[in-house]
Amino acid sequence: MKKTIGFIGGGNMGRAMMAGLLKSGQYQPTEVYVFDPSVKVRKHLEDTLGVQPTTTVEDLVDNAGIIVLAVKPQVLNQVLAKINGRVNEQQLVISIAAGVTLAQLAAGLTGRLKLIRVMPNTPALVGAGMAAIATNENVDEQEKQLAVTLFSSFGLAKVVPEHLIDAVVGVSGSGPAYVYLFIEALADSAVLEGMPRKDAYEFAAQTVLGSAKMVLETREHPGNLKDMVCSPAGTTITGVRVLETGGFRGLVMDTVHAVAEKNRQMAE
Ligand SMILES: NC(=O)C1=CN([C@@H]2O[C@H](COP(=O)(O)OP(=O)(O)OC[C@H]3O[C@@H](n4cnc5c(N)ncnc54)[C@H](O)[C@@H]3O)[C@@H](O)[C@H]2O)C=CC1
Ligand SMILES: O=C(O)[C@@H]1CCC=N1
Repeated sequence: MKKTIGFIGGGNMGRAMMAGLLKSGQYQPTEVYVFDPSVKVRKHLEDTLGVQPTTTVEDLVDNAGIIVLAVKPQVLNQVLAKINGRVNEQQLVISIAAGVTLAQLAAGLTGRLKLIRVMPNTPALVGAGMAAIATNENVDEQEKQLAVTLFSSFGLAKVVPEHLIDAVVGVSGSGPAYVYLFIEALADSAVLEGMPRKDAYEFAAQTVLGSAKMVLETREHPGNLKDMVCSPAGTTITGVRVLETGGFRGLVMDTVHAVAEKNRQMAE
C-alpha cells in the first residue's frame, strides 16, 4: 500500500526530492508533508510545490508513512531526540545525512524500527538523480523495493552494502559540484575564446550531458568513447595531453578519495 511521505528539512536536498517526486506523478502535493523550523522555507515550499507544511515535527511524524530526515548531520541527533518514541515500527525512516550510519540512527531511535540510509544528489530536482540505498535488518524485501521505486521516480536508484555509501558520496552525492566546476571552467574557456557567456554555458553543459548519455546508453568503455573523439594528430589529443600533463585523472581520484574519507570521519 502507498504511504504518505514527510520530509523533515526542506533545504536544498529536501526540496530537490520533493520536486522530483511530484514531477514524476508518483505523489500528489496532498500526500507530501514537510517540516522545517524556518517559516519562510515552509511557506515557499507550500507556495511553489503545493506540499503540506506542518508546524511541528511531531505533526509530521504522526501524518507520514515514510519519514525522510533531510537535515544537516550536525542537527540530526537533535531531530532524532525529538521524534524518538513517536516513530512506530510500521513507518519507514529514511536518512540522507552524510556520514551518519544505520547503527548511529538505531542508537538514536528506540524500537525495532525500519531504517534506511540513502545518499541521493541534487539532480533529483530535474528527474536525473543518482541514489544509493542501504537498509537495516528490519526492512523487508518489499519495503526495500518501495525505497528503490521512490528514489527511481526522480533518477536512478540502487541498493548497495552500507560500506559503499562512502564511495557513493565521493562519486554521485558530492559529484555534481565537481561537474559544475568543470562546466564553469569549460564555459570560461569558451568566453576567453570570444563566445558570449550565455552560449558558453549551453555548449559546455550540453557536452557534459551528451557525453554522459553516450556512456549510459552505449555501455561502451569511456576510454573507447574518448578514442572515437581523438583524430590522429588532431585537436582533441592535443587537449588530452594537456589534461594528462596536469594530472587530471589523478586529481579527480584524489578528490573522490578525500570526500569518501571525510564521510568516514564524520561517522566516527
Ligand atoms: N545538498 C546535497 O547535494 C546533498 C545533501 N545530502 C544531505 O542532505 C542533508 C541536507 O542537506 P541540504 O539540503 O544540502 O542542507 P540545507 O541546509 O539546504 O537544508 C537543511 C534544512 O534543514 C532545516 N532544519 C534545520 N534544523 C532543523 C530541524 N531541527 N528540524 C527540521 N529541519 C531543520 C533548515 O532550515 C534547512 O532548510 C544533509 O544531511 C546532507 O548531508 C545528501 C546528498 C546530497
Ligand atoms: O556536502 C555535503 O556534505 C553533502 C553530502 C553530499 C553532498 N552534499
